[in-house]
Amino acid sequence: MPRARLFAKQLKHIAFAWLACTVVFGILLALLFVQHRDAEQLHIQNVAQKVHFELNAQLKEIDSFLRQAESLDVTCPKETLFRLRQQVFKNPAMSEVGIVDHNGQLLCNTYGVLNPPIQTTAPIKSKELRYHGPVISDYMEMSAFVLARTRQDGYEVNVLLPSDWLRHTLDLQQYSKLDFIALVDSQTGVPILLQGNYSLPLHQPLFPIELSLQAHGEFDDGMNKYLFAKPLASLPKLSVVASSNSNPIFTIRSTPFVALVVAYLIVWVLLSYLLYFIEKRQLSLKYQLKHAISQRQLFNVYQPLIDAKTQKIVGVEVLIRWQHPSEGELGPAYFIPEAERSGAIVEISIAQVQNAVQELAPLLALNPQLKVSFNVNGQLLSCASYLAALEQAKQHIRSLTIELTERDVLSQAQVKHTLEQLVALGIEVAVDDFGTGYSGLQYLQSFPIDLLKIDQSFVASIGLDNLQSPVLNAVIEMATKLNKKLIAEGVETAYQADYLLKQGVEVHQGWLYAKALAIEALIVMVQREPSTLPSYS
Ligand SMILES: Nc1nc2c(ncn2[C@@H]2O[C@@H]3COP(=O)(O)O[C@H]4[C@@H](O)[C@H](n5cnc6c(=O)[nH]c(N)nc65)O[C@@H]4COP(=O)(O)O[C@H]3[C@H]2O)c(=O)[nH]1
Repeated sequence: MPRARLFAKQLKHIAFAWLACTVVFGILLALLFVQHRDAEQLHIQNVAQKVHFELNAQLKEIDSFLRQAESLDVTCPKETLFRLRQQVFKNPAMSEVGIVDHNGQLLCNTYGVLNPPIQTTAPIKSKELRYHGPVISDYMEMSAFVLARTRQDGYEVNVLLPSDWLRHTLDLQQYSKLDFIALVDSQTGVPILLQGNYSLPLHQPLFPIELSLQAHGEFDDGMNKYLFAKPLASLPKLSVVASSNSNPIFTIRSTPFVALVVAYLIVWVLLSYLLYFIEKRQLSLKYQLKHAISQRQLFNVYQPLIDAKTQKIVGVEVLIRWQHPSEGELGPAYFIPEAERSGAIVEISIAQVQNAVQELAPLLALNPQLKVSFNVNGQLLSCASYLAALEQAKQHIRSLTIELTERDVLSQAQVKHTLEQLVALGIEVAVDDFGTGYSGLQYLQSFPIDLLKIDQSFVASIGLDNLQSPVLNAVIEMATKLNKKLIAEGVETAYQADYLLKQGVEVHQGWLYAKALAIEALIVMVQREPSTLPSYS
């Protein structure tokens, strides 16, 4: 092959390998990206869930106290004050507990009875747990929020929760890598508790938050971010919101990315080399085959077809072998596919037919009825020079058969016409490996087919209880009905031969009788027959 063509082929392999690798690694990269993005988002959700869980636990405990506060004496005797103080000691999240009457007068708190009471807002009617804030506690001068419940009698018991204390208890500092984590009003989004820089997504209505939600896009600080929000189970008016910058979420870390790029390059190089290697091997097989033809290294072997009743040789199938200079004798499976691909099959097959005519001449002289069968494929049937070689051979071989597979018979429209021409010349058409083609059987009637060669797999099934065993009998029955001749291939045991004979299949081919023989061995066998044939009865 010229250098320029070889180079072009190599470039084609490199380009193909590049394309294949790009597709495969593109998919891998996309999967890696999705997996990384999901993991990062899950991390943010987990942080929010953790804070949600801890806050919820705190609020539940406080709420349980507020529910018990139904029994507190609202005239604020010593016992009531004691219970209020006891609660503050027990739960350090509360810095103050107070009792407010119907008019909004704060009557007493953990510091004592207020005289005169302080005017605050009148309790609302709802009996639900509620919050308000953020407020600045007068006593402690710090930000706080208030949890409250209105009792059955209309009095309110409330608890002051300083924001800083909660922030430390929840250890919000540990989430400083996030953009922010906050406890916000579910209706308005006003933060009650905040760690980080609070910003909200643009063009995405987030509030009111009623269920868990996620959002990503541009935020009001101009950055791209991801956000997760979840209302508190015990107080849905408050929600935990966590947000992080999109960059770490949507950017794959460099280590797996670099590993992927390195793997991509390695696979690209290996694949290019593999393609080059396969091409080279094929080229070399093609070249070797050409050389073999010119050096006449290809030769015929002949496998006898036996009449099982008389034990006489009634014909031969011509098979091909390659006497390879270094590999020894090679079977057709090694080189016929390549010969078909490269077109060398035509030259090989013409030489085969001519050799057979020459080699079989002495046997044909003894027995002019000797059947001689050649393997032919669709490609050969459309080749005038091969058909001419067959026609030529027919003048020497009276009983000439060509074997086609079902696939070959059906693959080309003009096959039928060619077969009819061959039949007109007196050539017999056989279907090889019959029963394995998975095609309908209508062609048996529309094509000029005389003979069916039962595939070895059906013969091998004789005496075995497998799926193919019933098919054999059906094939035999059908051939009889359609008036087709039958040959059984791959007969290896006396039991199989006996069975086939009983079913009316008289012509056998198989190792029980003989393997494919070189012409010299075939002549010896014919001279000795039938006495030397193994007896199987
Ligand atoms: N296990 C077993 N095998 C048996 C027995 N009896 C015969 N055989 C093998 O079965 C194959 C029969 O040939 P095929 O079905 O036409 O199948 C042939 C045919 O399709 C193809 N082939 C062989 N020679 C040629 C040729 O000259 N031209 C073309 N186009 N194809 C050929 O290669 C295939 C294989 O040929 P081979 O290797 O020679 O293998 C031959 C033969 O050696 C047996 O009792 N047991």
